[in-house]
Amino acid sequence: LDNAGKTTILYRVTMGQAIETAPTVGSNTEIFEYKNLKFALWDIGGQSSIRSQWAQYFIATKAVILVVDSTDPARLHVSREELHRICADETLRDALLLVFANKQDVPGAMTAARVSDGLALTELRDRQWQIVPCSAITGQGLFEGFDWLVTRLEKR
Ligand SMILES: Nc1nc2c(ncn2[C@@H]2O[C@H](COP(=O)(O)OP(=O)(O)OP(=O)(O)O)[C@@H](O)[C@H]2O)c(=O)[nH]1
Ligand SMILES: [Mg+2]
Repeated sequence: LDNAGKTTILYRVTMGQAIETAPTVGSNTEIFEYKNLKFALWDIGGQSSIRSQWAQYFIATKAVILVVDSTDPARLHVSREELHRICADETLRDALLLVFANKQDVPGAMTAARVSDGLALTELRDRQWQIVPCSAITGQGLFEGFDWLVTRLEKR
């Protein structure tokens, strides 16, 4: 969803620093070379009015990274609905799912277990998924998430 921290994560991993962002309308793309893999990262705006455009990006997608604002329990059910909706799309049938439970630097942020529950991740059928707590501001957890993707992608 909007305000989750996708763009902040994109530039944190590709530039190594937290930058100031504005809400994304459309997308940002960066190439990210990590552990002998070259990721083409597409960061897509999460505002409700532009969510219908997400499907344009599904073709040839190897992995979906869902970023969740762990300080926003009120909208966790919306994230769940959007996640299960995109997972039902045939184009994404073989895509890996990495969930970042972002903003862990904020006191009182939901734990990854709580986010996992709220997203009903265990209800996803035939999907390889992982959830990783992280902070785009401190950088905590981000490479752990990409490590999981690398391990899974190398097996394919
Ligand atoms: N405290 C904290 N703030 C964060 C973190 N990640 C992002 N933010 C802040 O959250 C706000 C939204 O971040 P963005 O990266 O623009 O969010 P987005 O998911 O790209 O949002 P859309 O482009 O609208 O879909 C910004 O003010 C960020 O600085 C984090 O890990 N911790
Ligand atoms: Mg953005």
